[in-house]
Amino acid sequence: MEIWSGPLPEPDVRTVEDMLMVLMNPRCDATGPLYYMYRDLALSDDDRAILRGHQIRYDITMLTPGSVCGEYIKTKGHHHPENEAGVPYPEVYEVLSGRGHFLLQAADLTEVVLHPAVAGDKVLIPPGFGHVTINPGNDPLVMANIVSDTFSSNYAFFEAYRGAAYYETDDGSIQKNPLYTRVADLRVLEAVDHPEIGIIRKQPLYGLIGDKTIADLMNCPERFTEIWDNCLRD
Ligand SMILES: O=P(O)(O)OC[C@H]1O[C@](O)(CO)[C@@H](O)[C@@H]1O
Repeated sequence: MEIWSGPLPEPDVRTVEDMLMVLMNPRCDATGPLYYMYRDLALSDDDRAILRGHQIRYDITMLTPGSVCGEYIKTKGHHHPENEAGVPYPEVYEVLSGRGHFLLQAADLTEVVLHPAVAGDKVLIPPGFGHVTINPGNDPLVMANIVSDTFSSNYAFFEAYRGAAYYETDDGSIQKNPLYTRVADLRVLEAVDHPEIGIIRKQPLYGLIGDKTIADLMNCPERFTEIWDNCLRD
């Protein structure tokens, strides 16, 4: 992968078959790989020690362009569990190339936000928000993320509700998921910088792996209430 000059492990691959429970059309008869997840990357042994010390992981994911049974290719979608303080772990994404639509939905469904993002943009996933990334473009979407390395993602809600509250179809329209009886309208929000915690367009996410604030943000989100209160404001 051109974007990453370090060692690359074998990716985890999600196929149409893995995604059937979260597709708009559960009887979709397409097959084949949709996206590739290169997890726990480090450019050097020193960087790996830093990542371990900070209890964070750096991943790169490549979503192929196109659609599957009428829906743009997207990630399966998941929630994160709570940390010891009882606050769900957050996450931060960066678009490395291509275009992404990051759909974030509050656990109580009172907020649903779609962040369109292009190369350099960062997207914060606040504690408790389920999230799906959609590739609405004609090119592969390559994105990176930093997240705590202390938990596994939870897919139960998205599997039970057949995906997120809204689907994006390959004519560019948004369709409400009929299994969600009460849910907020979708708000489209620009992805913005958060200079107070070092999350800015011109700073690649990888450059933050040694930053204690980012490690604290990912593992102790209870210390950053102001960030979470403000990050989804219009
Ligand atoms: O787990 P899902 O919903 O398939 O999403 C995959 C994404 O989530 C991550 O596991 C990070 O939370 C990435 O490795 C990957 O981009």
